[in-house]
Amino acid sequence: MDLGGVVLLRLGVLTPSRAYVRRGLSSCHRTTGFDIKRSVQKHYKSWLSFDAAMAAAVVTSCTLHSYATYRYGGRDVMDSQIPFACRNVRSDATITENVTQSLSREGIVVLELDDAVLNASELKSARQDVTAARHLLVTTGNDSNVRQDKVVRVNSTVILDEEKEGLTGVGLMFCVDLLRGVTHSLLEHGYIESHTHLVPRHVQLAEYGGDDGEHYVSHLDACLTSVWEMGLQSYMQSRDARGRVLTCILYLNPSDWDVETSGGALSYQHVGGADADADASTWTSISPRGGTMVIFDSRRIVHRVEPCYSTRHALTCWIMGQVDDV
Ligand SMILES: O=C(O)CCC(=O)C(=O)O
Ligand SMILES: [Fe+2]
Repeated sequence: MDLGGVVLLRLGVLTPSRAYVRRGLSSCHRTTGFDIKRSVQKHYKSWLSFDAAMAAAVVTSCTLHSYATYRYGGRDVMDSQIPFACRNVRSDATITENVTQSLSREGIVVLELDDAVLNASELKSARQDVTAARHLLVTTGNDSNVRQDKVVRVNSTVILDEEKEGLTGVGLMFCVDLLRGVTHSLLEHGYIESHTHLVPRHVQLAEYGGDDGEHYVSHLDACLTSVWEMGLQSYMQSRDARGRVLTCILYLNPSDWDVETSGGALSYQHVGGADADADASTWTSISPRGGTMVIFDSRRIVHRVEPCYSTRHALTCWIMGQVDDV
């Protein structure tokens, strides 16, 4: 729910005014997809009056929102699931104990062609779906000097873009489910770098056009800056990024992607490493070949997308969770 929605709901409780409550509830529905009023009325219709249902809805939504903001800092939490609910056979087959240990030790792990994350026909089918979904891609709200990709949020049944909706194909759905299953597989093998995880229903499909050296400058996926340093407005805007603990990327490019000619490598180093201007040798590069999966600690791995000279597609799932700071 956006800040305006929370304020309206809270004003509604205090006044109480049906207009405030209605606007707050519809804002909540728009931003989280959760229709509180409808679900309260549906379940308690027989004995609750409209006002009582409204009051219950307001209290529930304020509590959920405050909890989500406090606990995970993000809107995505309202539309998430526990890892167990997202378990996936292919994730379980590819995320082994060794993979989990490498991730814990290095903060990043790469699964390539030999690890059989996707076979050739699965990659082909996902790529066809990506082509069909390209008209839904939109530029992000970020500064265009920072990143030049276009994105759309997809889940395993629909592609969402504020205005337009369309069905995804089975190829893309398979990849979404695979990415969403990773957390459960890691936990099964004892991953403990973070805990109390939640898996968003939506993952991001991103396209770097490849015409003009499109890239993404070096950054951390988790936002670790305090409200005092960044100001209230930026803090609220960064809420999705504040709860991130793991980044899981699946590349949907041709399996013979060549970084020499197409660029587009994912380069990374650990937090505290040399900065972006330093010698390139302090950065490690990963080729975004189709079927390659990269999992990394969103709070520890600084990364960037090198300029792209061919169209480049990546599907990314950000897992939310808690970290015990020492
Ligand atoms: O596509 C990639 O390799 C990484 C993209 C990225 O860093 C991001 O979207 O945050
Ligand atoms: Fe990133």
